[in-house]
Amino acid sequence: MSKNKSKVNKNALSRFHYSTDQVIDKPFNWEQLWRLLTYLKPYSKKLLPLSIVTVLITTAIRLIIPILIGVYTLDKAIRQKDGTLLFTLVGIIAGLYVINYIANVLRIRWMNELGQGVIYDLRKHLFSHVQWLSHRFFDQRSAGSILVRIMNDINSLQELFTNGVINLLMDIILLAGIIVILFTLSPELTLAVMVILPIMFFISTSLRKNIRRSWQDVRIKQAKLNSHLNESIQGIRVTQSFTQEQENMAFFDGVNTETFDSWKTATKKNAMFRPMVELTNAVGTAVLIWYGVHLIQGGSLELGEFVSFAFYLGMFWEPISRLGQVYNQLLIGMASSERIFEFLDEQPIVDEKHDAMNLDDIKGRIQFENVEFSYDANRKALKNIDLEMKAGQTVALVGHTGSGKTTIANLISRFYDPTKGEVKIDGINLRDVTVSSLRNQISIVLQDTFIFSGTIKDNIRFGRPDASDEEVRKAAEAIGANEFIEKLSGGYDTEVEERGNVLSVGERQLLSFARALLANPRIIILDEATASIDTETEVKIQNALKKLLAGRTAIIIAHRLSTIRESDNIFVLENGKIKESGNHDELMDQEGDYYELVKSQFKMLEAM
Ligand SMILES: Nc1ncnc2c1ncn2[C@@H]1O[C@H](COP(=O)(O)OP(=O)(O)OP(=O)(O)O)[C@@H](O)[C@H]1O
Repeated sequence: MSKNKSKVNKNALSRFHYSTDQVIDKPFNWEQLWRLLTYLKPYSKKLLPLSIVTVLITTAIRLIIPILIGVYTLDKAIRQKDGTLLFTLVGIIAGLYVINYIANVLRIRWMNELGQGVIYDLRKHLFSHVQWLSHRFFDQRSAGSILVRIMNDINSLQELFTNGVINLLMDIILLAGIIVILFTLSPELTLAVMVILPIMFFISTSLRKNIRRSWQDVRIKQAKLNSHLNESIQGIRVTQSFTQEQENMAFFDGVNTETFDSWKTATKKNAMFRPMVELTNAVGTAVLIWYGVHLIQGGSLELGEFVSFAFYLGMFWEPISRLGQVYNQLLIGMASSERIFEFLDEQPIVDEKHDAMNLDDIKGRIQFENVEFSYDANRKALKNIDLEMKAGQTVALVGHTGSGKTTIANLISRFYDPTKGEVKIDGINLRDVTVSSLRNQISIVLQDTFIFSGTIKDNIRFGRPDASDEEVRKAAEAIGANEFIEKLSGGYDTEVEERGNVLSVGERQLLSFARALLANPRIIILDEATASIDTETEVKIQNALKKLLAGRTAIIIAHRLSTIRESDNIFVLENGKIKESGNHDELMDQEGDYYELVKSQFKMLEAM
């Protein structure tokens, strides 16, 4: 460990705002536990009963063996010098140990299968649910915080389902069995050794709680470290370009030190646990020997009974300790499941009507009728929008940053529903159609093309996974992307990493056009790239664009004058309102907002 950990400037951490949503110790919630246990249902026919049966077998054997050794072997067979009984007892004990061994192997295997199965189902359920949630859900959370719930929170339930639930049954039976047997063997000795109960109680409540909290703190710090690591690696290019590596290292060191310190505290407390348990056992054993011998001498206890008693007393701590552990797991599980259920209870805000119809074979006419929209209660992103985009037209949306261009595109794809008014395609209100049939008609090409891990080929057929290799190649050829693809070492089979960092901006654009063309939508929404690219690629992209847009309704959030000029219609937006509309020449003649915008924003008037 580095020696300068303590020297790290705590202020270095101030930039890094990690919003922890991990809560230490949630009150026990039966309803939530019940909901969690419903995930055991698919296993209620086979794995669950099988696990329970093996648990019962192993528990019963563990309870029987000390009696067989003490009371029967010592007090009966040996004292009465009964060789046959001794032989039979040894055989029975050996047989029971073999059965116990087999049952234990099966118990561990089945319980693990059960636990892993539940975790698999839960993670699948959560991921598939989150996938369908609306944009608003993702607007409000970082990818990291969603990741933490799908991975960490579900992982923390793993122990509970793998061991906790079934061990609970085993420990309750074991504890009850031990207490009953101890009292049967010698009520006086049982009462005497119970002096250790208050110490046991202290260890399994206060000390455990303290230790649990320390480990929860470690987990929170680790989540913070993960989150920082994620941000650091994602933003490494920016960090390097601003030469902020030292600062970043200081952040990292700070978070790392916090994690290390919390871990040190937790292990220190943890280290107290075992010795405390051993001390309790020592006290128990001392009482047992002192009082047990006294009882034997008085003739009220047999030696064999005493030996059995000692066995059971040795076993007594185990279920208590494990019950404490299960309780811990339950509390940790409560906090995690609350966060998991919060996501599962989240409903898509774009709701489908039960009688929603499919939008098939559309022409592509888009209308906004008196549309108003707010992302949040405070501000309106769109106000009284009335517009029409004719089928097959190319429409440019222009306006200053934040004027509402992307919002219009978001409403056409129904990522959000308007707060007021209606958005229609071919005269049909989008609220009346199924979301999937609508989105099947639309392709969206964003500025920042997302390239998924996989091959170039897979990326092109992302919207139409059933497309053949030939169709993929034709789409790429039509767009003019085949030239650069064929130059890649593996051609169409080249593996591209997530986000396609190995491809240039222009190449990524061409790839996204090919992807959109292959999907063959009636409507294209395009957020034109603002990044400047070389003239040759620019020409290629403009040609590709013509191919892509031909015969479709296209809505372009336009950043290039060349695109705007070629559009059939232009809507000029300002503060969520349409200020002007018409084609380029008409709008230039008006010498209004568009004229000013072109003059100021595009600074290319002289090129016209
Ligand atoms: N997810 C969101 N949650 C809350 N407010 C948002 C969200 N997205 C956009 N806004 C706000 O809505 C307004 C319109 O944003 P919009 O993205 O439509 O603008 P834009 O014209 O596309 O801008 P740009 O050209 O910079 O992309 C802005 O004030 C923006 O801050």
